[in-house]
This record gives sequence, structure tokens and C-alpha cells, in this order.
Amino acid sequence: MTEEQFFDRLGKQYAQNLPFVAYRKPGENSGTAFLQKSAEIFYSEELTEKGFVFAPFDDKEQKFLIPEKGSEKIIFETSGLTSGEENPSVDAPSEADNPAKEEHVSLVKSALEKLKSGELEKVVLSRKEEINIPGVDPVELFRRLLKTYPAAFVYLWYHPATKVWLAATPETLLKVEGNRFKTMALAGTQKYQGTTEVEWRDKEKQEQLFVTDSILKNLEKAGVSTEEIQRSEVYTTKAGNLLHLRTDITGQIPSTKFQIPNSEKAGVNALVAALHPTPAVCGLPKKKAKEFILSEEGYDREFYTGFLGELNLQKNIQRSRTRRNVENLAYRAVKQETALYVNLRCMKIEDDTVSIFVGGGITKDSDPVAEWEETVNKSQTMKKVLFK
Ligand SMILES: C=C(O[C@@H]1C=C(C(=O)O)C=C[C@H]1O)C(=O)O
Repeated sequence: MTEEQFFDRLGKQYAQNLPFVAYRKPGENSGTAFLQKSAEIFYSEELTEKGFVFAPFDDKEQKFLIPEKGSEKIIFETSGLTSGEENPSVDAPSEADNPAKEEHVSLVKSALEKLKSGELEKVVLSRKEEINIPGVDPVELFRRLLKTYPAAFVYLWYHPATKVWLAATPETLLKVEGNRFKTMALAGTQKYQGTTEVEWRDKEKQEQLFVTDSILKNLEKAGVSTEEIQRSEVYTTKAGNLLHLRTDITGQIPSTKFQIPNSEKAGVNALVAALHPTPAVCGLPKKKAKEFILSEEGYDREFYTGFLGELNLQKNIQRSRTRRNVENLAYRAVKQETALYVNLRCMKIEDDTVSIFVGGGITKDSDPVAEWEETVNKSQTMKKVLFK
């Protein structure tokens, strides 16, 4: 299938209101699409199904699934992508006299009271920016995202029940391959200004350390032994026009019974329950931060800061064809793979309304106006493909 045929195929599926997802993993030259043949709604209950999962921030809400079985699967090349049609030319909305700024600043101030009193250690506060773009074309935006952000996880999801979502996210929630898993602690933000050799203030270092420590503690509580966990040094990573601090965490899923004490969860489901939502998108203590977010943010995050990605897909691994392997017919090993990402730097499209979702981690040392500016900077990731 050529590039044009592929994007046309997505456009047709969308025009027929049929669910689909198309995505490309960070740094890869090809992507995958799953196209449902009916508009039926499928949910993932225990994260044991095979397919693509799309889960909201609030883990009490349903997780959508496009099952692998029964869906059309397409592999598409992304290395030589060309720009398609121009979107209708739209000017970026003016930042002057923005009532959203006052609202966000006062939200951050109200959190600061709780952070200074010690009731909260960290809370991630966000907002939604709505822009009217008549004739906006999700498939064309997807093509631009693929081209603009080769190092991100880029996807286009559509379901009549959730509407269109797109993102170019830098954050992995969980990768599982065989019995190995990977995750990351990503937090702290500054603008990229031509170099990744930058200084970080204590505020950002602290904020990121909260995330690393909490992930390690929660993995341990979920039954992963600390001896099985490796963590990298903290390093600076680039995501679009931004820099973040990052620690990579890898480990082994225990071969013995692995489940959260006093819960039915096991395997991928137990690891996700231990991780999501991490303090990179929620806060500390988790329960109190989540309560604050749900009651004070004043809008519904829906799938922003939720997670999404491949669930339990079979991966064929081509081993070298040594004579012995060929004789044993063992040169093709089959592994199950899960690759879940945090839904950041994302937008939702419903008719002509585009909603961009952006947030940032607040600690007792946060400056409310700087936090607003950080959300403005983060909104550029999506605006870059929306506006000329
Ligand atoms: C919440 C967002 O990003 C998260 C928050 C960050 C921060 O507070 O510095 C950095 C990366 C992400 O973990 C977002 O992009 O909306």
C-alpha cells in the first residue's frame, strides 16, 4: 500500500464513523494501524486482551480497546513521509487578556496553600484550550505529527464514543517483553534553546526525584524485588521544543506469583495499577493529589494523562539462521509485547473544535505565572501542526 493509499484508507474509515487507531513508536520507520469492521464498543477489563488499549486518566472509568482479532491490520512506512494537503490556514489565537491565564494562576495558587502546609507534596495541574478550526482534518494532522516528531510516540485514535485523539508523547508508561519490563520517570520542563547541555534548578530536580522514588516504591509494593530493578542516571531528554529530566527504570517480572497484595490484579494489570497515574501526571500522595485534581481543575481530563498502546501483541523475533536453529525449526521465537504510553502533548477533535490539553507539576517552590507559561510552551507541540 502506498503512502497515499494508506492515508486515504484512514480517511474512509473515519468518514464511515468506524473505530481505528494508527500509531508509530518512538524512532521507528514504520507504524501499525488497526481498523475495526464495525462500530462496536470493546473494553479491556484486566489488560489481558490483545489489541490496542485507550484508557482515561481516572482509573475508575472504562478502558477502550480495539481488539487485534477481527480488525484489519496495516503496517505502514513512515521514513519517507511527505507533507499532504494544507489544512485551512488558521491564525493562532491571541494570548492577550487571556482569562485562561488568570484561572490557571489561581488554580496553582490554591494548590500552593496545600503544598506549603504539607498536605500535598506534588500535584500536576492542567487545563484544556479549545480552538475552533472549521474543516480540520485529523488524518492530515496525523501525517504532520509523524513527520514533525520522529522521536515521539505518535498516534491517531478514533472511536465514535470517544471522538478523535492525537498526540506526540515523550512518555512511556510501561513496556513488557517476555518477562522484562521498562518504565521511566519523566518530569521537570524547560524550553529547548539549541542545546541539551543545560542546568536544572533544584525545583525541577526535586520534582523528578519524587517521580522516580514513587515509581520504585510502588513497583516494590507490587511484588517486584528491588534486586531486580535497574535505574539509569538522571539525564536531559528533548521532546519537541522542550527538555525534560528522565530516569529509565527496568526490571524483571517475578516468575513466581505476581500480584498486588489484597487485589486480584496480576501481570501487566498489576504493573499498570502500580504505576498509573504516576506523580508525573497526578501527584503525591497519589490519592490526595487525584482528589484535588478531580475537584479543583474544573474540567474533565478524559483521556489526557491516561495511557494507551499495544497490549499483549505477538511479536515474531527473527533469530539468526544458524544451521542448528534451522534444523530445530527454532529460528523464529514468539514473544508477547506490551507498549503503553502516557497520553501527553495531545488533542481531541470533535467536529470543528480542537481541544489541547496541557499541564505541569506543582511543588511548594512553584511560581504560578511560570507554571502558566510552561503550559503555553507545552501547547506548542500540538499548535505547531495546527497553525502555519
Ligand atoms: C503534564 C504534562 O507533562 C508532564 C509534566 C512535566 C512537568 O511537570 O515538568 C513533564 C513531563 C510530563 O511528565 C503535560 O505535558 O501536559
